[in-house]
Amino acid sequence: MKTYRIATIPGDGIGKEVIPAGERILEALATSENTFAFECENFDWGGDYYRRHGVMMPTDGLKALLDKDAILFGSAGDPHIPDHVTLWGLRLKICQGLDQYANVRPTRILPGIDAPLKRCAAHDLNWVIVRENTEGEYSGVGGRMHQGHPIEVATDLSLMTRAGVERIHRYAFRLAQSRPRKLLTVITKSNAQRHAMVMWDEIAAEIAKEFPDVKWEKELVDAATARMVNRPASLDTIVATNLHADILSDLAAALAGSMGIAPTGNINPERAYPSMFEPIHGSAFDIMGKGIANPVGTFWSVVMLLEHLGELEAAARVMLAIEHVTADPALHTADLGGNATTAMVTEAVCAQIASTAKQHMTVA
Ligand SMILES: NC(=O)c1ccc[n+]([C@@H]2O[C@H](COP(=O)([O-])OP(=O)(O)OC[C@H]3O[C@@H](n4cnc5c(N)ncnc54)[C@H](O)[C@@H]3O)[C@@H](O)[C@H]2O)c1
Ligand SMILES: O=C(O)[C@H](O)[C@@H](O)C(=O)O
Ligand SMILES: [K+]
Ligand SMILES: [Mn+2]
Repeated sequence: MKTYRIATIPGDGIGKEVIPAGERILEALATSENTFAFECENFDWGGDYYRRHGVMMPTDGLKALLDKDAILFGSAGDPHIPDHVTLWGLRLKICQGLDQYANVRPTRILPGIDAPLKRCAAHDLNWVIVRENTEGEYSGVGGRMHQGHPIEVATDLSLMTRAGVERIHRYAFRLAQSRPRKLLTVITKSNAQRHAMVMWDEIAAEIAKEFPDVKWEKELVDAATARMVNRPASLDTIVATNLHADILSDLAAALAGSMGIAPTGNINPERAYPSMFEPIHGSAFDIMGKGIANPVGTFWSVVMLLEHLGELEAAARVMLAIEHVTADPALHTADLGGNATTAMVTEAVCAQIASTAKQHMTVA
């Protein structure tokens, strides 16, 4: 029997609530499948670790992740520690350190979800946003000087490499090609940013030649926000820089019903390093500790993790279990207008996984 080695890193805030819920899904699945098992190792990195050790994770902590088959991550962000310290000290250290350059963010309106756009039917919104995940606005290049003086100055440089842009465009074109509509929208801001974003556009046009069956177009990021709201069905696969895609994917999640539902994979496509799966949301300071966080974003991330491991049938079964549960308004958490708790949703999805396993065995 195959045993997958999974690192779990709950991190901070509601990460500590949704990641144990995600582990419950893995356990329920392994129990019902009997063809594979998971060996989870938990890492207590994050704000509490920072208070004890002065760093979010050990300096050489990446080494402990190298032999894992995948990583399940919660959130970096603590109300008492500056956001740039928590994000850079944990999530970005892992994504950049393990060269997880393709951040893949699917969005759909799941059954039973009352999404906010009145003219948008569920089938009109089915997107995958590909976010460049290692450079651009998140290069960390810049600095501050004359701090506290009237002449204080600060810079954040957005740095793009040809290699980095080529690989993310190639990944996005390949993903678009694998989807039925074979349609890619390249998000840009090359009207205002006249160096790196112009190179971004030029490289998209070059890579497009490798994919003659993919229809592609450019869209300025500001116009893209309006198009997501007004003409959602005109979009399919979208590729954008680190910051543009970060912002567009929160909008996408909200348009599909909630920040609590959206999943992501931080992928190293060459598999030289393990990939990391997480809900796109953060620590949610306003609801942490209350047991009401929506765990669906984490569960959908577990589906992406299973797909990455090649367990496609198990992935599809977990997704069906999630959709069975979202279809029931009595199992909606507060972000969806309901009263359900994280635990109720988790137990319902686990029960559904167990019951489909029985059907599965009866049919076989
Ligand atoms: N990947 C990450 O680690 C990550 C992602 C985003 C934000 N952050 C960090 O998290 C902290 C808080 O950031 P923020 O407030 O901008 O974003 P957030 O995603 O934590 O919260 C935004 C809003 O969405 C709601 N929400 C988010 N997830 C939810 C869920 N699962 N169920 C129900 N409601 C949910 C929150 O209650 C809040 O009202 C900051 O420190 C930020 O840097 C980390
Ligand atoms: O990149 C960011 O801003 C954070 O990682 C977070 O907002 C995310 O989307 O993962
Ligand atoms: K997260
Ligand atoms: Mn974000």
